[in-house]
Amino acid sequence: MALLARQLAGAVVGPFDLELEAGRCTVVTGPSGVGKSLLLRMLADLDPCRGEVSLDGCSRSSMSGPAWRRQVTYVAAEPGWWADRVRAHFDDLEAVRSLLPDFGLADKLLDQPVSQLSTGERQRMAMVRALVRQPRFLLLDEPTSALDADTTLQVEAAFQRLKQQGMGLLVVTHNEAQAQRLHDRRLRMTRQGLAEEARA
Ligand SMILES: Nc1ncnc2c1ncn2[C@@H]1O[C@H](COP(=O)(O)OP(=O)(O)OP(=O)(O)O)[C@@H](O)[C@H]1O
Repeated sequence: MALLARQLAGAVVGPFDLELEAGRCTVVTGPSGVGKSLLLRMLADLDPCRGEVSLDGCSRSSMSGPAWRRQVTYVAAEPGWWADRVRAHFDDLEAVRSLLPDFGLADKLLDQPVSQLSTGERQRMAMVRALVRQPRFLLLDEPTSALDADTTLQVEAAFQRLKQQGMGLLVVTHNEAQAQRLHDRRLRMTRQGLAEEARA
């Protein structure tokens, strides 16, 4: 299973060529403002773009945006919420409860208003929200930017388990130690484009 992007370009970034594989983690680093978030958003069909994107040979243009995003899911560093209560964002509460411990989240948070969650709890709950829909590729934008060191490691362990289950991960991070821990493959984004970085 592979997610392929060819000549993917937006108004201000690209073109990028990229291939993501199932069960592997690709880490993208690069200076602030260079276009990393835009790359993830274009892959998830959230920002207008040109180029070809396909999943296992099936073109993105052959399916609806929501159908595509179910399989290729973007999680923002500062995710949006559309209801007051956490539990209103979930259909299958049993599936959610089974995921919460992996992310160090307590069941009781489901009964709280989103506004009462800490920034780090919201960040982790957004990952759970994405995972209950069982995407094939998860595009994570600075996924632990609001977390302490121990919780960061806990979340990274969850990423490793997801990989073992066959999920493909694309992680954008400014945390060099995290990039070292997580990557199977590393790419660096500059104004000139995306370039492979050798595994250290
Ligand atoms: N929808 C948009 N239309 C036009 N320009 C945009 C849009 N979204 C972001 N930009 C601009 O594109 C550039 C890249 O933004 P992006 O958020 O992808 O950077 P980034 O590499 O993720 O940065 P950071 O590491 O600071 O999060 C920025 O200059 C930003 O202002």
